Amino acid sequence: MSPTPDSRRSAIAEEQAFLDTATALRDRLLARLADEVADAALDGDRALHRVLRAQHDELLLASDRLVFGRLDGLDGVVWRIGRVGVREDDVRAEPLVLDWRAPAARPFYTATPVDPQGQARRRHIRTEGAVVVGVEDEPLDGSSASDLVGEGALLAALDRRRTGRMSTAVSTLQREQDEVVRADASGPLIVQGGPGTGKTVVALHRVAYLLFTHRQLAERAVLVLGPSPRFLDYIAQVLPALGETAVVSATCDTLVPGAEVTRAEDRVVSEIKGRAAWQRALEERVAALRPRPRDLELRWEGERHVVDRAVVAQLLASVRARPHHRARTAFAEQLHQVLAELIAEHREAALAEVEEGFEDILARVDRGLGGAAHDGPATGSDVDGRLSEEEVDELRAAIAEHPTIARFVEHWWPTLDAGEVLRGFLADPVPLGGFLTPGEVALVVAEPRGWSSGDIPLLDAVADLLGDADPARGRAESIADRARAQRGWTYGHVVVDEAQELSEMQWHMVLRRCPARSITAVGDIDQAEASHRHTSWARAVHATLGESWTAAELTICYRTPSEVMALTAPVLEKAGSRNTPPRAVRSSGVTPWERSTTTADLPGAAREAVAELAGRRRGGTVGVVTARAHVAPLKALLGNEFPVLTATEAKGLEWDATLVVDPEGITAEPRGWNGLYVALTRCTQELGQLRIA
Ligand SMILES: Nc1ncnc2c1ncn2[C@@H]1O[C@H](COP(=O)(O)OP(=O)(O)OP(=O)(O)O)[C@@H](O)[C@H]1O
Repeated sequence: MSPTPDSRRSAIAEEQAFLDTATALRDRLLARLADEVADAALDGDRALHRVLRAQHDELLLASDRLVFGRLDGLDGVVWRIGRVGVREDDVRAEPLVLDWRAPAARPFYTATPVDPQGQARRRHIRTEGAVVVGVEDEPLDGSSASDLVGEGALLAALDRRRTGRMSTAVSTLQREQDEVVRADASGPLIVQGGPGTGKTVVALHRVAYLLFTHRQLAERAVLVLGPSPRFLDYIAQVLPALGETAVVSATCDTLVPGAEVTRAEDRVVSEIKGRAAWQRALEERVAALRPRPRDLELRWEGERHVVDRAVVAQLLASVRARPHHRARTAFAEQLHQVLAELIAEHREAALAEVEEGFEDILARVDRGLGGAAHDGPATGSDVDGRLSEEEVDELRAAIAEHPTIARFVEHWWPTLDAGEVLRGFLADPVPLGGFLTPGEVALVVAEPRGWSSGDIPLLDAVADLLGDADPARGRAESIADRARAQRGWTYGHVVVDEAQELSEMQWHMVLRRCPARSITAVGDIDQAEASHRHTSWARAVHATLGESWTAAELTICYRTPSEVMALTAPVLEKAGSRNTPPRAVRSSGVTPWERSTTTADLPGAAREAVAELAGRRRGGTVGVVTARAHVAPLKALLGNEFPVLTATEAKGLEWDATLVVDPEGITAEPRGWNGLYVALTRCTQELGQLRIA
């Protein structure tokens, strides 16, 4: 039974009254926090200042959707749900507004008539700023037939014009999405979902959920890996809008501070460089760069001391498991001790000799005195030549600080540069031949200077095997800045978007950053365009994760309208997939269209088609996706107003309308059918295709 206008009006009035109360409390809390932030700054208490500032900023951001939902329990208990929790000063008091991530808020996303989870009704509250503009009630007693949560609110959100930036979906997350958002984070979770199923939405809301639920994660920060800078820009405002700042976003290309991709790379070479076999080969290479045991001859105060080869071998073995530079530091520390003991031994021996000589003299003096007893203060036999433990320790400290000894160690076990080590390896056919065919070796060796995308994971592997020679001490203000600056930083959690594109060596790079393997990877194996040939997740991660990961799936497409999704099944089949495209949740009422043109007429036809789309989507966004060869000319033609991208570059992005230019040209590219699948599924309203006859 639909609500009467009167009941709707009174529901809106009720929610408005509540929102006013919540807003007033929020404003009071904000004012108080602002004072406390200022006091903490005056007191110079940086830790407290940081905590209070974060609380203040989170509350400040929550002006939008301060309250967006309501749960009415069967027991009469009512909860309002919002972007952040809002409660009176007394922390023991029940919150006025529940944070969407709190366990008690979960039924808002997951309760169904079959499993009402103790709830009688769910209400979606639509607001514009501080004004309630609508409510939508879902009884959980079985009288509602929709399998969507808050269908009206969801469809309204999906129909909104796209701004070119992703927005949050806290108020309309769907059941299968919520399950992924709140899934256990103790091991790798791989989420498969077709285009527009909300993988990115889920991944980002999961970050916010995990940071809220496991507060200690903020101390290690969360890494979000995306496919391109453009994509990172597209999602940039979601996490700050959810109040999260302990997050570093990057692409695999930008993960190694100081290393920059300066050249493109052939697909064949990129596939070769992505293979897991490099890891072992690089380990062997770096291990071979360790010094070999030999007698070490050192000088201390003009004396020569030799540390025996067998002792050196023992010391080397004891540090074997550590990265190259850290092993050297540990070796040097032990060497200082061994040397101190050696010097002490030499001194004892020398003193013993002096003592003997002294006794000899005394004996002669005694004889000269006619045998009179010598009872002077110190005879030679009273002098103890042994150095005390403290003296040996002082000696060791002096050795450790002495530049000559440091120079000796540096000379024998030099500091290595990861780039130089890798360059040497890539130019050396002998070790490469151990795991590549002669043809592959020739291709790798012939590569020009400069780093390509495929080199970055190799560089990262070498840098990791070497370890930091001089680990950077964090001086940066925020955890995220510190994490960003340190290659070897280990994150509390890593999220990988478009994970199907990762090579095995890139997966290694991810694992290195989260040895605890708290990883969420979202992607669509059917959109994979990378040069590796994985067609299933099991194969894609076999070499790196083995069998130890959990799978989840998203099955409903929220972006692309049903009219467009209907075109994609044959494309997917041609791409070699056995999957069916996801089910579209909505229709736009616009039939996709296509036109033909000639190469000569392409500029005019493209300009005209884009203008038409822009005209129909007034105020909305239009994107052009095309084969690589057309990108530069179309960019020159269309200027900055409309993005012109290859299918690879368009991954993860969306517009109200998409013009796909030369779909056949896209399919002719490597993995082209996958590329066309990506291109066709970027629009939220209208799709046009321009074929070249
Ligand atoms: N629960 C939701 N509420 C509101 N909007 C949603 C929801 N889920 C997804 N969307 C919207 O649907 C669109 C597609 O979502 P998203 O980009 O996360 O999908 P995706 O699976 O990552 O797609 P692709 O694989 O094509 O990159 C976005 O506009 C997103 O905001």
